Amino acid sequence: MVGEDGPVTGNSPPPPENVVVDLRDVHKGFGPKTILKGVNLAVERGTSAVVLGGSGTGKSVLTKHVVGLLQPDKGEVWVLGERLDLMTPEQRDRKRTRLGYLFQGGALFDSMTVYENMRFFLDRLTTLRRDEKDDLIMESLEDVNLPQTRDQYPAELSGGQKKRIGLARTLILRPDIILYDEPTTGLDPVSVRVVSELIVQLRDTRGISSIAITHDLLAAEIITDKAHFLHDGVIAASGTLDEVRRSDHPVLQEFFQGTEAYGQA
Ligand SMILES: Nc1ncnc2c1ncn2[C@@H]1O[C@H](COP(=O)(O)OP(=O)(O)OP(=O)(O)O)[C@@H](O)[C@H]1O
Repeated sequence: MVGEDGPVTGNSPPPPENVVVDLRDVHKGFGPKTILKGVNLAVERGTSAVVLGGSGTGKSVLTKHVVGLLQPDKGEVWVLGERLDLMTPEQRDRKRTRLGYLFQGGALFDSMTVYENMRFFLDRLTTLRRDEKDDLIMESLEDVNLPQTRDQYPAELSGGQKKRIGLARTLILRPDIILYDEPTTGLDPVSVRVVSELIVQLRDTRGISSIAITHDLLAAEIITDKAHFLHDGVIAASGTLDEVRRSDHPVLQEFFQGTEAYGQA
């Protein structure tokens, strides 16, 4: 059921008010390959969820459902009280303005300064006045503690700074939820810590809820309120990072033993 003006809820009962993302029995396949086989995952407002799992298990496929980049074959995708999977493309686009997605790599245009990169993004998505855009850009750069980089080019920034600028660009429209796909990949441990602590700071000061995919154990330890381990198309374990780590599921044991040996989650 798609309402013209009212919330898009279909016939199922909505999740409680404090649950901002609720995936219910989500299935997804590509051709003969089934990737998600009934994923259930809920995220509470103002918390950081982390999705763990082996390579190619479907972590990115899962998060792309939350931002409406993929549609489930079966199941329900509740985001901020509405069914994303039942929305028209226009309704979904409107909803997306409340969601931020920090892609792996968080690509910035090399030929543009930090300011121009952010302006480009705002020009495409909003019809704000120039001074309003400038204010938003400066506020977001301050949020990631990098206002001084405004006129620099990406080549002049460190890997960690580039990630933080990517994050500033995601923050600019004041999203309620941010999805992070490998936010610390390729960074040295000091930068991993800085970026991870920034994610926590945004949760605490702005109340931003998030879902992060990470292979990085240090990042997971800093970010995670609730961890979800994806295996064979379903969430095989959920809980605090320690609870998931202590699970006696053999695949989880293998996963964490491997990561402890290599310092990666
Ligand atoms: N649009 C698509 N069309 C066809 N197959 C896809 C598509 N998107 C993802 N897949 C397949 O789905 C599977 C899961 O991919 P996904 O990127 O979600 O894994 P992942 O768990 O995020 O892996 P990694 O940790 O290595 O990034 C892969 O086999 C991938 O090839």
